[in-house]
Parts: sequence; C-alpha cells; structure tokens
Amino acid sequence: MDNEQMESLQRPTILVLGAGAVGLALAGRLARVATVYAACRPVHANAIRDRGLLMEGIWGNGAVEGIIPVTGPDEITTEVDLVIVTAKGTDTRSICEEYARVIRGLPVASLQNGIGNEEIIAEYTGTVIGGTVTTNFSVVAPGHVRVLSESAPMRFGIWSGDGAALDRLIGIVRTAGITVEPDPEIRSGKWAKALLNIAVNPISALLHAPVGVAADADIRKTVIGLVRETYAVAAAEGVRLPWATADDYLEYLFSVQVPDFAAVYPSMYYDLERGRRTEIDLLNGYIARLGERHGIATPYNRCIAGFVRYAERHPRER
Ligand SMILES: NC(=O)C1=CN([C@@H]2O[C@H](COP(=O)(O)OP(=O)(O)OC[C@H]3O[C@@H](n4cnc5c(N)ncnc54)[C@H](OP(=O)(O)O)[C@@H]3O)[C@@H](O)[C@H]2O)C=CC1
Ligand SMILES: CC(C)(CO)C(=O)C(=O)O
Repeated sequence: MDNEQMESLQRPTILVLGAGAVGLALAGRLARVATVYAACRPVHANAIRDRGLLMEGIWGNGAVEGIIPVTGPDEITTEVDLVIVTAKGTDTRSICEEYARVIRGLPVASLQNGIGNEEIIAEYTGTVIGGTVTTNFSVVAPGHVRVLSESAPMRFGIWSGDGAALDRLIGIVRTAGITVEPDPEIRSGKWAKALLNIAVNPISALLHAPVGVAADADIRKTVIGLVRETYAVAAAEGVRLPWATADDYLEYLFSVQVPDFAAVYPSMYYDLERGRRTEIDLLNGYIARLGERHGIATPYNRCIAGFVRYAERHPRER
C-alpha cells in the first residue's frame, strides 16, 4: 500500500448538513484534514464547483479547493464517518428527513444556536453530539464566506450514545486548526450560548444595527430584562448555567461578549434582511413558552419574539 492509499484510509469523511455561513466556513477549514461533503443549496454548489470556496477573515483568506458540494443524498457516493448539522434550527427536521438514510447510525453533531435541535437529531440517529460556536460568520456571495470576531472556543459534548465519536470529532476539528474543547455539560453549554443569542440577536436584527447596540443606554435595560427572565426560566427547568446569577452573566456579556462582537451583525440580522424565517422560536419565543408553562412572567422575551415574528411576516422593501 503506498502513502497516498494509507492517507486516504486515515482521512475521515465528514458531511456538513445545511452549509451556509457557518457550514461553508467549517467545510473550508475541515477540507485541510478530511474529505468534506457540504450539503448546500445549488447556488453555493455551482459557485464552489466553478472556483472553489472563497474564504476571508480570521479563519483564512483565499480559495479552498477539494470540498464536494452536494444538493441531495444521492450525490454522496462514499461512506461518511461523521455528520455536522449547520442548518438553521427551523430546518433541522426537514434536512434530517432528506438525508435520513445517510445519517442513520452515524454520529451527528449540531453546531446550531437555540434549544431543541439535538432532540430532533436524536430521532434520526443514536449518537448525538451537542456543539457551540461563538464566532461570527456571514455569506458574502454564493460560495463566499467571511469569518470575523471569535469570543470562545468551539465546544462539543456528548448528548447521547458513543463517547468515542466525540473524541474523534474534537481531534479532527483541532487538527484543522480550529480552537475547540470538550464540554462535559453540553446541555448547560447550549443554554449558555443561547443566552448570548437571546440577548443580542433579535435586538440587532430589529434595529438593523451591529451587536454593539446592546450596550446603548436606551437598549441596555431591555437586554437586562431578557437575560433575567431567561435565568428564571432556566432555574425552573433545572438548568445550571455557568454563571451563578443573571447579573454575573450580564457582567460577562457587557464586558466581553458585546465588545467582542460590537462591530458585526448576528445571524438573525441576515435572516430578516434576506426575508427568511428566523430562529426566534428556539430562542426568545422558547423562553416565553417555557415561562408560561412554569408560571413565570416573561414580558421582555414575549414582546421581542412578537416583534421578530411581525418582521418575518413584513419583509422590508429593499
Ligand atoms: N452566522 C453566525 O455567525 C453563527 C450562526 N450560528 C448558528 O449556526 C446555524 C447556521 O447559521 P448560518 O450558517 O448563519 O445560517 P445560513 O442560513 O447562512 O446557513 C444555513 C444554510 O442551510 C441551507 N439549507 C437549509 N436546508 C437545506 C437543505 N435541505 N439542503 C441544503 N441546504 C439547506 C440554507 O439554505 P436556505 O437559506 O436557502 O434555506 C442555508 O444556506 C444557526 O443555528 C445559527 O444560529 C452559530 C454561531 C454563529
Ligand atoms: C455569536 C453570534 C452573535 C455571532 O455572530 C451568533 O451566535 C449569531 O450570530 O447567531
């Protein structure tokens, strides 16, 4: 067996499911160490086939060759070792349904924001890995992504099933040059990430302003309300967040996270700009629903979720 054959045996094959801003950038990095199928829309697939994936920003600049874009499960022609879901939470079920026969029995990780994606994925396979990424990604044009600020390592933790898959995934991601660490408390980790998205995504999207708007004197009180309500609901759900109190988290939010992302726009901003559905019902809308179940008032989250739903139904003239 020659070196090339040895290498191809050791080189894992990864399927990125729902490749847009996050998924294409991830595919661009993973292509250094793995064979990568990127399940994406035809507009991205065509651009990548023509001239590779264009990347710019803190994860590297230039064209990445070698990614295999696919627009349906029949285009996947070799065995896949690991799957990473990067579709919006609103598409988790439909994309798992579409690729069900490929992902069945494989370890599947979610790098999505919001609460509830891992539970859906668990209906399609036994080994589920929860993940968080606290980095800013956007689509510049078809097959062209930008990666800007990064505020924390990527984190993965076992949700259900085979722990060996977690070690393998972390090893591959690390070898690709991404800062990554295990998260032994991934359920709490997903809520911790959701706190940031609940606090800043809808406000930034509604006001058409970068994340720094959250620190504005007129806006700050709303952010504080959103976070305090989320803490009350998390406590009622028995979720232990990494910061003991809402005020401890708010200190971290305003001193670290908001400054780190001050100049960039969150994913929900791009959803509203492009007339897409948002993940509001996996974030603020979810907190409002749980609050109702626990008898906890959540006026800030309810109000913001209503504004975002209205904005979804009334796209801006462009
Ligand atoms: N952007 C960011 O900075 C960050 C985002 N996240 C989270 O990561 C997840 C992905 O976000 P992001 O990358 O911004 O979202 P994008 O909308 O840019 O990417 C998701 C992509 O999946 C595509 N898609 C959906 N269904 C299918 C399908 N059946 N087949 C092929 N492609 C499909 C979408 O196409 P279409 O739009 O046409 O439906 C879209 O291109 C979200 O949960 C988000 O909250 C987490 C951290 C940071
Ligand atoms: C961390 C942040 C705010 C980065 O853009 C994000 O998670 C998002 O945009 O949804």
